[in-house]
Amino acid sequence: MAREQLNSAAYSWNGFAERQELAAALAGHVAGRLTKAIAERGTGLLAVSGGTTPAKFFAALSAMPIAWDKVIVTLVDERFVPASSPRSNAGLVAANLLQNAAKAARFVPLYHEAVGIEDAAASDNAALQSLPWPLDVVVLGMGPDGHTASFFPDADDLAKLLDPSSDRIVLPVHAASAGEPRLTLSLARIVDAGFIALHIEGEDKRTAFDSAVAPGPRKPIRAVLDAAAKPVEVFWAP
Ligand SMILES: O=C(O)[C@H](O)[C@@H](O)[C@H](O)[C@H](O)COP(=O)(O)O
Repeated sequence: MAREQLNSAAYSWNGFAERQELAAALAGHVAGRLTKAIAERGTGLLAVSGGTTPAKFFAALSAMPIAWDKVIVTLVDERFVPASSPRSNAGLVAANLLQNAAKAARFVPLYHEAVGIEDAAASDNAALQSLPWPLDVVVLGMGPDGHTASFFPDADDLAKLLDPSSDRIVLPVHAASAGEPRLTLSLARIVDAGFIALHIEGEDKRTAFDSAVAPGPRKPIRAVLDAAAKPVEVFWAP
């Protein structure tokens, strides 16, 4: 397995020659962390991202033989659309992750009908309090602009989204570049996770990541790297 290991204080780089190799390796790491969490505290709390990258990883993870009935899956972020929408991350997770062995997991969505995104975020924030925080595993994606979760560089109130001391779980996001309004976990909840993976694929994403960790204007993914208590595990394939 072709693998490139680069490290810095804030991240550990795991490079793979093939996307399928990455999917299998990341699924193995996540399954191992969830199993450890279940052994230690009786449950595993996992948050995953949406978008076009995770499908192969979701399929590989869904088949992992772990105690899925003790796993709670939620989302890092969600577009303000119903699960029936092709834009829905809940729909993506239902179709690709909550199948096979992982069908036994409990899924906690972020979207539900509400008057507006602020109301949805407030009721999510209350509803998700009862989850067994902190996250055991969070799997992030990243856009070419260096956004992760729904921390878009042009988001209103970006500082609030990125506040590492926030007590919020879910926050509303308005950002012109996001398409529709979003619901996102706060950075504070993400960086508390026991294992933080960043799953990116393609040369454009590698270039964007290299740019984000170089000196210069701080991009949202850099805020996560800087605030994380442990190195973020970056999984990349061309
Ligand atoms: O709702 C979303 O879109 C994600 O949570 C978002 O943060 C995603 O991870 C990046 O935008 C990368 O998306 P791609 O995988 O489509 O490049």
